[in-house]
Amino acid sequence: MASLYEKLGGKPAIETAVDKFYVKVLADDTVNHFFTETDMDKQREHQTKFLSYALGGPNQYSGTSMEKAHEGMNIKPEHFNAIAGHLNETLEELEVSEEDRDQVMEKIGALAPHIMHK
Ligand code: HEM
Repeated sequence: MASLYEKLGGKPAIETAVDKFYVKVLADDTVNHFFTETDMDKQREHQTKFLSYALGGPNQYSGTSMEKAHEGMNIKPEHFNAIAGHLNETLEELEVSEEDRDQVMEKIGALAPHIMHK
């Protein structure tokens, strides 16, 4: 079955999604402080990898690599949920169906224990 990544149009579509997601994350005081030390290029890289993961594209991560990437950040449920919410909204704006969005949220949620409280 085609991944949502392919269904949306692959890499170029992800780039459009990243533009939207990026604006939302950086405008949100709940989470933007996590990124104050991150330069713009790295930030786009994070958002691109994040979205690519969420939509089932290349760059799939193990729980262990996600634990390492978020070590020392002490990400709490409210942070995680804020990021997930921005992702859901971005996909809604791109007219991704609710059914497909639910699947994405499930996939992201499965990583939560590896990302939070590290
Ligand atoms: C399922 C959810 C998430 C995924 C798949 C994900 C993915 C990633 C990846 C792949 C990296 C490593 C980037 C690299 O070094 O190339 C990373 C780093 C990072 N993540 Fe996440 N992330 C998730 C959730 C979050 C959340 C909820 C936050 C904060 C609210 C967050 C903040 C960060 C920050 C600040 C970095 C380091 C960026 C830097 O300074 O280089 N991530 N994430």
